[in-house]
Amino acid sequence: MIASINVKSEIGKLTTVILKRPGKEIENITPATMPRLLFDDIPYLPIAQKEHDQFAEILKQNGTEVLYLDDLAAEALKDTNVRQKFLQQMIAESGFKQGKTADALQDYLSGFAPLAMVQHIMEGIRKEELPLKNFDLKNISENNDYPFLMDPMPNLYFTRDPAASIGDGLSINRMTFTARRRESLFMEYIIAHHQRFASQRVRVWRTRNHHTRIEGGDELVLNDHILAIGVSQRTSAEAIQDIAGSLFENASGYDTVIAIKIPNNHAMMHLDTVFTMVNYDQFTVHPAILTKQGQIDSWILHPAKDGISIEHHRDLKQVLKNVLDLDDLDLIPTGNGDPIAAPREQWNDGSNTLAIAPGEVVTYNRNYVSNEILRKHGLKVHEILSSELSRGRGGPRCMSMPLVREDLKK
Ligand SMILES: NC(=O)NCCC[C@H](N)C(=O)O
Repeated sequence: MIASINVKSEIGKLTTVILKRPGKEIENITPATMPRLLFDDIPYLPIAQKEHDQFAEILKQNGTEVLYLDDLAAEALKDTNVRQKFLQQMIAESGFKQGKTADALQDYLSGFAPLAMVQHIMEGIRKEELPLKNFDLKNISENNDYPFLMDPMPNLYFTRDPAASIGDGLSINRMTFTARRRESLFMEYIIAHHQRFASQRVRVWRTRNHHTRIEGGDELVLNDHILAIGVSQRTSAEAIQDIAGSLFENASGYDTVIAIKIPNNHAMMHLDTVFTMVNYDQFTVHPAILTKQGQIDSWILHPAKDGISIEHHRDLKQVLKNVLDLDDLDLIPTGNGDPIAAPREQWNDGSNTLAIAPGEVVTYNRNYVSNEILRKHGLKVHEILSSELSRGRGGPRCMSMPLVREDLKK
């Protein structure tokens, strides 16, 4: 039987991936809601879709099976009882645990076929859609002018973040900001109820039912026993220690977690916005995260007799060489390290490459300085169009959730 999840590296040939084509949810962003919904601008949907279709096409041409999040969710929710339970939870997490509005939303959404229901929830539900005129006092008193009862989820096209495949299991993430927290509910239902996964009882290393936060953009699978996880705006040290404990205790094959502390800001929200693995011994790195001496705080976690051992390090190159058992390592600077090109291209995800095979990556075409330097370092680079997709502050790695990669030859 082919494993439904098998990700033992960042670079093994990409076999199966989950994407989400940007939909109407993008059109439901306004200048007033942009900051809260974690966008810096409003992408023009037809062009964003065209760019995204080109991304999917490049993956398919290179032998990757592309699955779409909304299709998977709809297939997982075929059973009426499962669908009702999902709706109840989604509506509760949207702010309506019980009461007239919760009931009206449940009735309204139950009337759609599964795919239309899923897509409609993703797009957001406006007040005017429900026949109900007397909403609960809570809604009337709180924000009467706001048109949405259930907010749109425009960040869904960044499928990387709500869940992350690690080995033959995954973490389903408790996300940091309210704007994204409901997103991982789709993956919870897909893993539990979609035939492709449910029949294999996929292991969940950490569920979304936690208070400490973690997002997939911070979770990098360096090989079949080592992870790097960013301590970042989106992932807390507590969550890293927690998932490390679970991986160490549950025969996951993982015995090393490198926690890397990156700056806490919107441009560098996840580790993969400043650091990605592109080959056995090559990484992209945004120079601004390192001191002039190449230093950054990192901690190596290993299983120990009394729990977990933690060692502090500062030299990133040395740490990676040691754990990966390499004589040398090529850290490729975003924007070729230029003081203007590097921050400009990092802002548009110049460090955020998606490896589709060792030494072969997908990147945004607008980051031409970074793309050229990647080629000079011997990488094969597939460029995708990026004028609209990049406005959501995520690149090709953020827009993809690998489910299966070929194992690397030892
Ligand atoms: N892994 C990533 O860096 N994902 C990009 C997420 C962008 C999205 N607008 C967010 O702020 O969460």
